[in-house]
Amino acid sequence: MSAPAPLRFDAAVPAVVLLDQTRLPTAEVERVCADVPALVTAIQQLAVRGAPLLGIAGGYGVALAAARGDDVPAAAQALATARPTAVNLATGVARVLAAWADGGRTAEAALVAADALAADEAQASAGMAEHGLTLVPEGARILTHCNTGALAVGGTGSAFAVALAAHRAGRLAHLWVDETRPLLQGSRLTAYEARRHGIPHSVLPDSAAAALMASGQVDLVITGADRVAADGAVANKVGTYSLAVLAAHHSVPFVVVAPRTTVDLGTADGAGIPVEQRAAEEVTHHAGTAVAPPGTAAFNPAFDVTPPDLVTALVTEVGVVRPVNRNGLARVMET
Ligand SMILES: CSC[C@@H](O)[C@@H](O)C(=O)COP(=O)(O)O
Repeated sequence: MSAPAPLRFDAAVPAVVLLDQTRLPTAEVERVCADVPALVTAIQQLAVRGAPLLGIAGGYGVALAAARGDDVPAAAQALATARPTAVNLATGVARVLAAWADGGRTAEAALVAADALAADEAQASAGMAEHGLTLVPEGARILTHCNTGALAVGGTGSAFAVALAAHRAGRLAHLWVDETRPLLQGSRLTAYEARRHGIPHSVLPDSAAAALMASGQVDLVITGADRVAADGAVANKVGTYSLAVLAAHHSVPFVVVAPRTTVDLGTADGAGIPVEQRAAEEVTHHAGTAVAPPGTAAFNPAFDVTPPDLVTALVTEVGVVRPVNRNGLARVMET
């Protein structure tokens, strides 16, 4: 059983209606965003998140502004800059804004474009699952990080879609789910999705991945991406780089799964990717309770950047890039 839809546009209100991911897994609660400021806040609080889904949310945000008769370019600007790292947010907003401008500045033109973007991401998810499955050995024990399922991507996800395809093909022995400190997208969201799909899985503290790999219980690491630079450097949820280093040390393939909408040829390399820094409270507090002395400073980047030489392969909806380098990336973007 798949999870409830992560997002829908309700034209009657009008509103973007989210499945509030901050409440999962304990409650499935809808959050109604009836204007763009409410949607921007929801994005910043991670009620809706994950690179491709942020693009879709941003696109529907533009459609919402158009339906309300708001200042659409100003709304688009607020949406595009709500979070900096996932390139899909800005490009999804830009795509729908352009369609609105070219389509006579009508609410309908914006909504049609937002629907098309959502449909394209769902189709890309199916392509990633198909191509990614070719890299999964029989009886695979897969380790993943953060959340890359329908809640983050649309369709059945990116990296998670590959694990799900492997499960459906009878090829997945076990899915290891990093809890993903500090906001626990792995244990709260990936475990929730794995459970609903009947995938055998266990959560582990991020810091246990080294011991797990050393014990020979990981055949493949697969993660998603928030932005892939032109040289193949991958920005993804913080902790991904550690996994890539560990995978190299233990000779385990490290595979990134992302749609082409996450590839940003306009960013030359990993150093050019803006990494979101988030509030210290996400680290110094847990569920509202202090877990560090008052006033303790924190280092809390939401993402890290994995250099391309640590990425065994990049799976996109049109094929697998291997080795991951500028030429391979350029080729897949021309396909
Ligand atoms: C499918 S996006 C890639 C994910 O692995 C991950 O980095 C992600 O979900 C984004 O983080 P988040 O901060 O939850 O928006």
